[in-house]
Amino acid sequence: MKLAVIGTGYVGLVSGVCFSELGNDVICVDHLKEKVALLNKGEVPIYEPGLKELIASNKSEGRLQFTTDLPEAVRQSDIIIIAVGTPSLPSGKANLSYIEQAAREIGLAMNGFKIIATKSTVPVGTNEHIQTIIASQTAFPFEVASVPEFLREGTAVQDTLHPDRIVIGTSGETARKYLTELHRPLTEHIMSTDIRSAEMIKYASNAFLAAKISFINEIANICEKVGADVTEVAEGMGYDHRIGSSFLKAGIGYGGSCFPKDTQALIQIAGQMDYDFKLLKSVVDVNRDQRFNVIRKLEASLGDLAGRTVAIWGLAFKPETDDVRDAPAFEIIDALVKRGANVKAYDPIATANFRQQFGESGVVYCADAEEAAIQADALCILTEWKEFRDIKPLSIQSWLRTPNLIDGRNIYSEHELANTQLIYYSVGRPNMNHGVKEQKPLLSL
Ligand SMILES: NC(=O)c1ccc[n+]([C@@H]2O[C@H](COP(=O)([O-])OP(=O)(O)OC[C@H]3O[C@@H](n4cnc5c(N)ncnc54)[C@H](O)[C@@H]3O)[C@@H](O)[C@H]2O)c1
Ligand SMILES: O=c1ccn([C@@H]2O[C@H](COP(=O)(O)OP(=O)(O)O[C@H]3O[C@H](CO)[C@@H](O)[C@H](O)[C@H]3O)[C@@H](O)[C@H]2O)c(=O)[nH]1
Repeated sequence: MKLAVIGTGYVGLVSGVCFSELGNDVICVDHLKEKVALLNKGEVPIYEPGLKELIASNKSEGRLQFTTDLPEAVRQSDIIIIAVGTPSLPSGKANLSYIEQAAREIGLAMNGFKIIATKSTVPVGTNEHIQTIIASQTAFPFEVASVPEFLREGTAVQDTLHPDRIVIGTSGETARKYLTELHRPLTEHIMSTDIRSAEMIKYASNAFLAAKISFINEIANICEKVGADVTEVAEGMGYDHRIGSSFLKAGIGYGGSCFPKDTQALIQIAGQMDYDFKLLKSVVDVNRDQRFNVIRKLEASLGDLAGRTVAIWGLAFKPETDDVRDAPAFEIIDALVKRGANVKAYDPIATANFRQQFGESGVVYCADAEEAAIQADALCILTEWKEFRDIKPLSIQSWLRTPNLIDGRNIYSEHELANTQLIYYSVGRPNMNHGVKEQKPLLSL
């Protein structure tokens, strides 16, 4: 099939490349000239495992092109996939200006029947809005569909080639037939539904996963008070198939370009219909507060943070990505700087992106994990990169000036800490003090 993909971000680029891998002719379009120039040179503007190799092989097979010329890409294609950003407005509502602009440009470029499928995450009703915009620009026939994307950053290629399901929401029979055929090689779980339900499936899925994370984080906070271990609790819960074991990792709260924005957008969507989504509002509140537990633990350990040196390992919102959108590191480092601490930060991949947004004020960016930790009064682990897991706690102890370790991602086990002198705080697990697990006094019942 001949496809145009509008937007070469995490979703558009990965989807476009994977569709070309399946044998389709794909033209990826972006309005950012520098991005397209980079891609045409064989470079990849984002870090995503496996992507660079797939781009190179599909380009050399002649199935994959990059351009800024949206009209020409539309004219040459039968299916147009919209994958532009839908970031949050200050109100929390989704900013649909990129979607609307893309729809207008598609409408103007039409030269025959087209299928227009939206992979961007958009509020319920948006695809009908897209239909109206395109119809206002062209007399050529077309059908629209909502095909929400469920890939995760860091495993985007793998997720796209092996999705749990594909959801196709449309009222157009031709769109349903061709989009089913396009996705058929990826999975047998192709769900066909109406447009509004497809749009809602995406928000409901992200909101549910966010709720699981906030739930386990609250359980972790209670575990800390009663002397239980949240990793044991999550394992015990996860064996129940009705609950499942995924998304029960307690930590410093969710970040990234999706959960924070999509939970806010769903609250707004509900609110516009006079529905107060109380549960989701609490999920968001719990998440916002969870990251400050790192600061509370630092203060419990060091007292006043003014003049103290705090090392930070991990700036990306999760491992295996250079994306720092809504990363908990922003608020944590900002709170440290405001308290007068000197911050030394390191991330294996995301430092440049973080530095560009946060700036230099109060933060020294380090070239490796050791440089950040050396002579610091405490180390905080904010992202569970494998590189950090591979570092022995005894090395950390030898680098720090005072042996305070705040592990925001529970990467070390009690066993690994047993022979150290570290004062170790994690999330929802007993603190360790010089290799000894802190015991809670008998609970009064
Ligand atoms: N990032 C993810 O993991 C993920 C996963 C699933 C769904 N989504 C959703 O997919 C959408 C895209 O997300 P992303 O992370 O890929 O965004 P992104 O910001 O990384 O990329 C969007 C790209 O679209 C380009 N663009 C915007 N308007 C354009 C236009 N009119 N013509 C051509 N190019 C245009 C931008 O220049 C940018 O390169 C969002 O709605 C997001 O919520 C994202
Ligand atoms: O048990 C867990 C799982 C995740 N997280 C955090 O949750 C955030 C999001 O993680 P993840 O879902 O792995 O990454 P994303 O790339 O943001 O992917 C989510 O958002 C995408 C955009 O909508 C969806 O397509 C995906 O299905 C959905 O998982 C990160 O900060 C993680 O640290 C936890 O704290 N505990």
